[in-house]
Amino acid sequence: MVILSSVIDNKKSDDVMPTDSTRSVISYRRIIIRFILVISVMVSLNLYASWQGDDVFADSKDTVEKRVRTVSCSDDYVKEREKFPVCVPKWCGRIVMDNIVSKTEAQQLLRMAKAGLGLGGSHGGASILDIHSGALSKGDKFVDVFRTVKDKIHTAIAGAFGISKDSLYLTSPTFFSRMTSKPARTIHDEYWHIHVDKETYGSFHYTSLLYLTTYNQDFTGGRFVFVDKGRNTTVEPKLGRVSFFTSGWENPHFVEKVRSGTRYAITVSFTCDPDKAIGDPTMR
Ligand SMILES: O=C(O)CCC(=O)C(=O)O
Ligand SMILES: [Fe+2]
Repeated sequence: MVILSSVIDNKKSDDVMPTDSTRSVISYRRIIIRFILVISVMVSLNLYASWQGDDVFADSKDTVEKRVRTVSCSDDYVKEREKFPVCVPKWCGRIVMDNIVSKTEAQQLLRMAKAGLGLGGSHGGASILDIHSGALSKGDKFVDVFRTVKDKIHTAIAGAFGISKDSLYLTSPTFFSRMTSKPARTIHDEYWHIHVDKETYGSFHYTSLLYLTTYNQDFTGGRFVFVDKGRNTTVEPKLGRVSFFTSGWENPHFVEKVRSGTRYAITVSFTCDPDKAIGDPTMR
């Protein structure tokens, strides 16, 4: 009886005064609970962001006169501002315009892209054809149509960014692209990686894309995505749509994998550096 009461007494005193080991178990539990809470909040925020989806900057069902999104410029241009003062972007951003290239011009370029890329191209999901390639420059109307379209884009970029057209030059690579859902054979087929054009291509200051096919009509997947903090921004390709942006770290981007159909586009690139300028394609 005495022994039992002393055991009970011991138990009571344990409850009131936690030992070092129970204290460390309690604080360990607290840490785990807090950790689980933090993880749950993070997972919920992520789920909320993915439920909200991307911010669709230009829907393929809409006709966009001119849509502008400003982003703050990366440090990429600081040094170059002295070298090319009238051309390097004073502000950075993205612009989509659906009415500068006519449907007929876009369709003519699409026919040429199909003919040119039909001659060869990769066995994987992505093929490109440089504008100086013999496959494109042989006769027909390619040279004229390309020059007209390039000139319209050149004017639009200079106008939108408030720079002199004479200080901005076409640069390389400027190319037609064809993307499909075929599995990649080489690293060059993997168009879906995030990249920065100024890093990837070196000479670019302004990148423009002319789309020759329409999202959800000619292909699925294959949207253009700007990688932004929090929520990405997408541009849905559409025949004749021109999307252009400053080429630095303020505009990292990728193309979603094409799920079905074939996506055609032209990347038309511009530089401030006269040493990196290329001429228009010529008839051979
Ligand atoms: O075709 C596109 O939408 C983008 C292609 C691209 O990112 C590039 O040519 O650098
Ligand atoms: Fe790019």
